[in-house]
Amino acid sequence: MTQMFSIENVSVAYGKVEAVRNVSLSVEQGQIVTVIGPNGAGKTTLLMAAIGLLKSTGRMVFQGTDLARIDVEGRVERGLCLVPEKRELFADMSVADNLLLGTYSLRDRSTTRKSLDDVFDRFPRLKERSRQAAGTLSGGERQMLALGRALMAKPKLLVLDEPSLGLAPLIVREIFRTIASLRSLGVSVLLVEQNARAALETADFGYVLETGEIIQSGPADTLIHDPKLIAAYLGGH
Ligand SMILES: Nc1ncnc2c1ncn2[C@@H]1O[C@H](COP(=O)(O)OP(=O)(O)OP(=O)(O)O)[C@@H](O)[C@H]1O
Repeated sequence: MTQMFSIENVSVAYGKVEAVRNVSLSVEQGQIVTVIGPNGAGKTTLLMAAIGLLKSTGRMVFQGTDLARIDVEGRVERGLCLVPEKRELFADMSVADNLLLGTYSLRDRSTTRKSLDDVFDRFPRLKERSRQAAGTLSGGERQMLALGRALMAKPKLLVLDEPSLGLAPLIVREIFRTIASLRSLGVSVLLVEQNARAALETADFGYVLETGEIIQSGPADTLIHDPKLIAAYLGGH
């Protein structure tokens, strides 16, 4: 397998408080990797460091390139993209215009129309609502729009922060099915989730983060049957 992204002994501190300590993980090409853990474990902090929004120590390598001197924009240009939070969409702009904004970082926009059609094929519901203002979409539709917008930039690794947050169970399933379908595009995914069950059902590999440290890792279908994790995170059944 080809390694897409690796985090090696990464620590992140807010002042004197170390929110992430010596974390190592890796994502192979086309793989969905999840980091699960309770509130305050450091999941968001780790993602922010990965995309370059927070300073960290340790090493991060993306497709063979050391990211130490590469800022957020440089990472996006190389294909390391964060899926924006649902609330970061432009509420007054149409669905189509929000999608088109996803290509702003691309140097070559000749394929924009094709990208828009691809996203509409993947999300027929967005196509039906292409002229509708993003602010009037349901929570699930907004999450799809956020995913669609990220796909417009032709990412190689998509980073997702709690895509299930605030969504009803049926919609959560739909969002995760969509995330799973990204494998067919060859896109790798780093997914941070509190909904451990949904995340492990979708992912290939998982890491458990507690108080800033990885305490366990393994294939997702092994973790999902681990009695300790079932008791702690998987609702006991
Ligand atoms: N800007 C900040 N300044 C100081 N401490 C912070 C800051 N942001 C986060 N923290 C602390 O760092 C720790 C990790 O926070 P983080 O948001 O990464 O956790 P999380 O696992 O994403 O939690 P949640 O699932 O609740 O979002 C927490 O103790 C939090 O209070």
